[in-house]
Amino acid sequence: MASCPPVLVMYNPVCGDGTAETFFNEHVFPRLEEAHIQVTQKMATGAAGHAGTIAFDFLERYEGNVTVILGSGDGTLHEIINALSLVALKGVRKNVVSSSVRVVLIPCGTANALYCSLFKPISMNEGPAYKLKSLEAFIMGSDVVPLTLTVTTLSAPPSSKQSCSNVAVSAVVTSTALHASILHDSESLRKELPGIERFKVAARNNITQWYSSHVKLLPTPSAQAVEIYDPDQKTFVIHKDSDAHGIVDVHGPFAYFLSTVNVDRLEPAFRITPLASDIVSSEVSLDLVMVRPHRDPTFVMDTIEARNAFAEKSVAVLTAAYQDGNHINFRYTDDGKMTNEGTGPTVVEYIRCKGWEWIPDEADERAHLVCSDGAIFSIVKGGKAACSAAVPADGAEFSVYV
Ligand SMILES: Nc1ncnc2c1ncn2[C@@H]1O[C@H](COP(=O)(O)OP(=O)(O)OP(=O)(O)O)[C@@H](O)[C@H]1O
Repeated sequence: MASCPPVLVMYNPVCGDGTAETFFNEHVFPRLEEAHIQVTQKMATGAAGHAGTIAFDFLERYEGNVTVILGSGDGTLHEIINALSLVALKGVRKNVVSSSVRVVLIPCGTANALYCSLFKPISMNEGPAYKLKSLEAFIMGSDVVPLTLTVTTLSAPPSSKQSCSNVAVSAVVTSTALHASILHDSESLRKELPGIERFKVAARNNITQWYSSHVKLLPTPSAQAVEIYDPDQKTFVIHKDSDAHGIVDVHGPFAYFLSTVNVDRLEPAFRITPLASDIVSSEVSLDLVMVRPHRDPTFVMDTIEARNAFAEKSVAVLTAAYQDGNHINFRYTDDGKMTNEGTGPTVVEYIRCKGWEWIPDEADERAHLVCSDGAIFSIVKGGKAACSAAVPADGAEFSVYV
């Protein structure tokens, strides 16, 4: 008789509003028992970073495709993916090139971006059945969807003595500018505001900030192009500033700079990259949303007044993202107002490409922050961050039951 594939159950007891354990005891374990699913190991994470160690140890002990039933938000999944992607496994997997990890997601975190994108919520107050959709898919033997990952390398300047670079793998979001600042600041608000409200408070505190950087957008291999969304044609077109290699140079300052893979939203209703699900990409790519205040026809000079005035436009962009992703249709009128009509410059530049390089201005400290699925990194002075979308060719492969 064939042995059962290994199943690891893991939940983060402190994620979201801290109810993962209760949810597992009341809903997940009873359902697994009812379905006669044998659990190989169950663990609660004990600290930040523990999820990666648990998954790593489990893979080194059990052969074959592994299923991880994970009760968490996006951050804990990020830890697992990073722990398995960036280190060579030993034990039973010593000479194994590729290990497949199939994840059953139980959304217990604050934002649950990946889950909400895979299982679109109908109302804001979905009941327990909504949270059990991936588990039901696993029990029914449904399909899995492979995850596209982005690999971001944070490197020091070539002249630096620091030779080692930092690498972060993201399954949801890689960002700089306002979003990275929000995630950086919101962590300290977690105790006080356990829900998504803390992101809004952190957003208000950072909304007037601009970020100085030079960006290179990198073309997808098959189209050999960086694409930009054209709201007139309602499709992606080749970026007009592409050079002979398909690379596009973009200069700041930036108010917003955020890329996603696998998701069209970062919270149940915050559809920041709506085209990820409306116009599905046929190749490995990421969706990138940028807001550059200089595109505003009324922009004259970078002053405190100009930044305060532009903050209202940034708020309008973020608010429209909550209105089914309508921010991507905004254009400027000649007098700098925002409208859904006309032929003025788009407020948001919505890009589809293979990756990007972010080279922050040395003098702009906040422009050095990078967010990878909620984890915050800092680029060293004179360095840069290079982010590229990939489906892992070797090493771990991740997929989710849907
Ligand atoms: N026992 C623990 N004690 C303290 N921190 C923990 C523990 N277990 C995991 N963590 C940390 O909790 C953090 C938050 O988890 P996670 O990101 O999954 O939830 P969230 O932030 O509430 O949701 P989301 O990422 O969807 O917004 C993770 O970064 C992880 O390092």
